[in-house]
Amino acid sequence: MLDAAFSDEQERLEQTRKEIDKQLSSIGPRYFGDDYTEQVLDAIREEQRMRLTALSAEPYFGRIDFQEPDQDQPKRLYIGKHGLEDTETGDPRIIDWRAPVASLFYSFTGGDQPVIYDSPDGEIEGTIHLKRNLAVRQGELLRVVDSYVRGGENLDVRDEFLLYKLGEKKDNRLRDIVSTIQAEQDRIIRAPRNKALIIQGVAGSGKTTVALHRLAYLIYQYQEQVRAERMVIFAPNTMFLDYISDVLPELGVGGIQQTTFTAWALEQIQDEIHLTKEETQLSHWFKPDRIRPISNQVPGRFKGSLRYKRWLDSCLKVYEKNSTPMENLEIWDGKVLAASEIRRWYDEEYRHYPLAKRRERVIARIKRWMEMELSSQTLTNPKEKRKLARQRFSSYVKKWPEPTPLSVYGWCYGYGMGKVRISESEPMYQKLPEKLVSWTRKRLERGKADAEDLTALAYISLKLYGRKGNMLDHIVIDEAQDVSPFQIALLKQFMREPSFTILGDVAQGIHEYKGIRGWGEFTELFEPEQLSFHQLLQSYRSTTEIIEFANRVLKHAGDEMPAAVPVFRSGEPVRVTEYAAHPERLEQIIEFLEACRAFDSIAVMGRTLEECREIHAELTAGGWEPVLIDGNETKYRGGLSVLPVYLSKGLEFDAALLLDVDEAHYPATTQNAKLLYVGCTRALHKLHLLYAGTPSTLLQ
Ligand SMILES: Nc1ncnc2c1ncn2[C@@H]1O[C@H](COP(=O)(O)OP(=O)(O)OP(=O)(O)O)[C@@H](O)[C@H]1O
Repeated sequence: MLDAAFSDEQERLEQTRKEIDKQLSSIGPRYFGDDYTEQVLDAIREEQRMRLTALSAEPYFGRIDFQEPDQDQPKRLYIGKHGLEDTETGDPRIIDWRAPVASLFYSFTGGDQPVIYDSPDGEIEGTIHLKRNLAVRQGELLRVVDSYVRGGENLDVRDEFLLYKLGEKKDNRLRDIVSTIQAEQDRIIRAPRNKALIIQGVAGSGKTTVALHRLAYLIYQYQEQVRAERMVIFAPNTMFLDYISDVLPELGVGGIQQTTFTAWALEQIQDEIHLTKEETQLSHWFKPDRIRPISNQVPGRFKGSLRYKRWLDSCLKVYEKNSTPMENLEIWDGKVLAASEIRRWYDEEYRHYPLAKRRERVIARIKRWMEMELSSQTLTNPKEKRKLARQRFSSYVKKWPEPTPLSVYGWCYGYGMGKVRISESEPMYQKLPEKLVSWTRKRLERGKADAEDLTALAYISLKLYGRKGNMLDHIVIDEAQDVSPFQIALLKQFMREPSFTILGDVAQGIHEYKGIRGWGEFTELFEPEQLSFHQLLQSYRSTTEIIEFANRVLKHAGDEMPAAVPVFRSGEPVRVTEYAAHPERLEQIIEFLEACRAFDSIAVMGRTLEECREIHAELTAGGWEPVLIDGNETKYRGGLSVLPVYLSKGLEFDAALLLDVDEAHYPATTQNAKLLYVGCTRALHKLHLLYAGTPSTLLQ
């Protein structure tokens, strides 16, 4: 039966590829001349050529046979990465995976009941007769797996194709998952645009992947409302951006901005900022002997809070009230422009401008007034008056210095710019924790700012100069558990209506000194009807053994942590091995690496960067070719990586070895439980842990 299906599909594949060839050959030759219009047309043709060539290698991955009530037989619908119409009949030969009807392929999980999908013309009801997965590589049909046949026995083969895909080795990049998107993931991908979607997803549940597919979907579905160049993906670091950079091009999407919050904020802030090195901050927060719980008063938590934003808003109000000079401008004796008039221009006529622009406009107007007075026909001693007027004007302007983000921020902390206070007895900064004030003042005095000041500085910049760049149509925030409410409040100001995909995992909240503790911290930012919360519990990355092991570690971070549910994919048991002394540790590492020869990506993870540097040197001396990941790289190279466990978040490896999992390196704190959980959940197929002395209680 399946052989018949296979040859039937083979025949269909040949026909489809012939159609693709026909369309390819009708595209016409390339144009290399100077005519601009021809060049644009050539670029469109070239894009078409590339799309059809890719389609020829892998035209589709799925088929559903769907019958609407008024049809006498089901229609075969082939689902692929791009749509294709038959040139002669105009009928769809391949349906784009993002098209409404294609949602049936992902949402249908069996049963004879009628199914419904949302089309632009309303709901369409019908029945599914067949759901089939097809693996085509380089134009060759490799596998045909039916996951549903109407009236058939339908043993549970639903996951067979998924398991086949998950069992594959990974190269060094995140890949698209169009052929195996799961129903719960599909619901997120196709969720309406004008919402703030918060996605709590366990490690390996496909959050990053799903967010990227969602962008491709939004571009397809809302062609009139969204533009790729007005969409932004925020990810934790540049190397991670490189790691995910193939997915969107694979889905045929280009032009979406991909950045880190730091890079974006620095671009927004119209001032020169000397930022503290991130490495210094990381080694401070990830010291193994740090066991004190992190309070809400630490700079990252406090300066990321909405309370801090409110404080800044009140400072900016005071700044606005006090920024114009209190005195009249008298350009020569008796010729006065009253302070109240200047203030009226500032408060009323130019109110709609941001603060620095408002100042610019008012000063320009004062100048115009002065020039007008100077050009009066009845002016006596004009030369003398011109000189005097210009002198007085310039000393007036000096009393109203141009604000910059840093100077205004420093002013909020009580110095510079005339030291204006809310009242003499209460400088504005007294509303803040004392330690935070003295720390920040020290930094600002030296002309430096910390990463946690970037949001405030970008916010002040926005209030001074307005937005830099276009309004945004959609924002994706990956690893959002490490993002602060204030950051999101700032980003919201770049949108007409909230359209966010905010994804993360509180169980992986290892940057607790700056991130959130629960998603509730974001809910205040949105109206209830703007919010939509989703949870992904199934983990697709690791084997059942690895996930069960990691879940046991996670228990130490508290019972409320969402644990992962494995897709049933069994592998080898997780190994925890003791070693006696340092030379023996290297032997164990090498033994592990020898056993991983068949894998493409392997991670050796230490607890601190210093230790990783040592291991990296030892392995290099031994003839291995490890890559040290220290947080400064812009490219992810794959192969054998040596990295501190805190830099592994978001990445994945065929095999992972965690070093020094002892009580000294991982004392039993919730923070370490999360850290170890992150490390363990990076492995797809193989996970080993090494320790000397007393194993960490977190392994119990
Ligand atoms: N439906 C799916 N079909 C096939 N593979 C999938 C599917 N969903 C996720 N994966 C795979 O699972 C792995 C994890 O995906 P991804 O990195 O997007 O997860 P994540 O939730 O962002 O993980 P983490 O929070 O641990 O960084 C990837 O290799 C991805 O290709």
